[in-house]
Amino acid sequence: MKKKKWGFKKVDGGLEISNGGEGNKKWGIMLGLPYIGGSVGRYIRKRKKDLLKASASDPDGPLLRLENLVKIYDTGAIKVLGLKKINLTIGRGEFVAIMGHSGSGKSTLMNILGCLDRPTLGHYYLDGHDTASMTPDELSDIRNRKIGFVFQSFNLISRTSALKNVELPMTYARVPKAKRQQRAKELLERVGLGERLGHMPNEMSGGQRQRVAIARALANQPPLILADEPTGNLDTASSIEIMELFRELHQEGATVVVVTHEEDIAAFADRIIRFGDGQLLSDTINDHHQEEGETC
Ligand SMILES: Nc1ncnc2c1ncn2[C@@H]1O[C@H](COP(=O)(O)OP(=O)(O)OP(=O)(O)O)[C@@H](O)[C@H]1O
Repeated sequence: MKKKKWGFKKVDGGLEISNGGEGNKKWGIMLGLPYIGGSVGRYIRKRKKDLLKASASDPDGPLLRLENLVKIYDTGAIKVLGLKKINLTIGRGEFVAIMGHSGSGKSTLMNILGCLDRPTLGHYYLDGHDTASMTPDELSDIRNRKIGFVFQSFNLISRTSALKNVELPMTYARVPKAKRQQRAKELLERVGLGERLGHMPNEMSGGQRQRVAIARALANQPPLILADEPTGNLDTASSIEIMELFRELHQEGATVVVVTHEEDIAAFADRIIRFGDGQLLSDTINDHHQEEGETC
């Protein structure tokens, strides 16, 4: 009969005590908890995810914090500096426009703020979580929970009603059917589309489609709304309506960050941050009252 071998093995995040591997069973202590099961890796990944979810974000801390953030694109032959040592803090409830000419680093910044990419050097803290050390799975998890995206091209699902489009993120988040239908309806009413719940994207104007996209971005109540050229495909009247909607959402407490190259669009925000050649050039408070020519 084969003799059982007992042993200790260091594993990521803890110690595994093996009884010699009868079947797939192993037991041990990991991350401070007793563990029995087959897949150590799966357990640790799940535990890390739970810890990430449970780790309290500091409600008094900033929502976004970039610390000495550098992004380098390594194209093999040459290295391109996309962002150069950016330090930036955006608080909860702010309405911020990010501006810059072509090639200034706006998309690079958006990709990092949206957890689609990680900094090469430095840190990006989203709601207190350092994204620099996250795995792609962890990035996607934090992205789904913390960010609602609004894109220039709306990105709605065609041949799917406005209601179903808004329900979709809640379906992924496993919100029960009745609850997600009710919330999608309320959100569409909130953006002024209560009469168009059953309309398909191709039965709506550009401005209405963008309203659906904004309702969808709000579906899982993310702390951050990130909008990338949200008025880029809209006429002037619809652009104004959309920016006014963002302003209302901000007044209701949402944190809204809009990337744009249009001064008129940026003027809706309370704070305007300008980029040039991968660097932060200016960061100014937008005094709406002064612009409107009001006097005390
Ligand atoms: N994948 C990449 N590989 C190499 N260099 C890149 C890559 N993406 C961006 N860059 C470079 O990084 C710098 C910043 O580009 P980025 O796309 O962030 O600018 P942008 O302000 O968004 O421009 P646009 O308004 O034209 O979209 C530019 O010099 C660009 O050439």
